[in-house]
Amino acid sequence: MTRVKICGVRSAEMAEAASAAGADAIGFVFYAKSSRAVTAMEAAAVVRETPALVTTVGLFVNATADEVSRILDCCPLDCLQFHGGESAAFCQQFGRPYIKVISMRPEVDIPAELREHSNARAILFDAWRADAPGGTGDTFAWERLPTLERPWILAGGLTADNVGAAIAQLAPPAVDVSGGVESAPGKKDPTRMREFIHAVREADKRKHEDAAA
Ligand SMILES: O=C(O)c1ccccc1N[C@@H]1O[C@H](COP(=O)(O)O)[C@@H](O)[C@H]1O
Repeated sequence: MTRVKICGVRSAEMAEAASAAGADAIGFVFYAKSSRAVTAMEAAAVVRETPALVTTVGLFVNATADEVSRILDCCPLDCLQFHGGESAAFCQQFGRPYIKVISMRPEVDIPAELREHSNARAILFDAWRADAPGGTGDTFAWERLPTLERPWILAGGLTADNVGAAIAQLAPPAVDVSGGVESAPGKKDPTRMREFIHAVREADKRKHEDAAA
């Protein structure tokens, strides 16, 4: 079954709606320039209310080690997602599993990134844009993805309309969505979250049926 992470959760209501829709993980954006940014205290209040089996992920973009540590001091996140140019040594110092993002800029050296982050719990592939580090709603050319024998996550412009094709073509172990389940910047929409996860489950079912045929 394809796992689903809903990123950019800002309130207990959004977390509850994501969990009710069937999300496996929810993400909190600790990047001040984002319309989805939360403070450590805001995220901590949501994490306290999050059902035990939903993984909580903190997203950082080239934060300092002090900033990450201060957030972890008050917010018991399960996992960290590094969406900038962080080194493996930086990502590993917090004693939490981490997801490293590879932004698919034209000249990115994917094998080098994979080697550097060999200890990452998962690698997340996202679209690249010069003026924003992520969460842009842009897709990228999926044929650029490498074949991987380790956990990875597909992100970048996913919606209920294209996630089924992504699963059929690429069979990602997990998908991550933010803008595709919002009604306005920073506002997660319960109906869109349900539609997205329904599309994922339908694609999983088709894959299962095809494999059995
Ligand atoms: O969500 C943000 O605002 C954000 C800001 C900075 C870096 C990453 C961000 N979000 C991540 O971007 C991808 C794709 O988002 P979208 O579905 O295309 O809107 C996803 O991994 C978010 O976690």
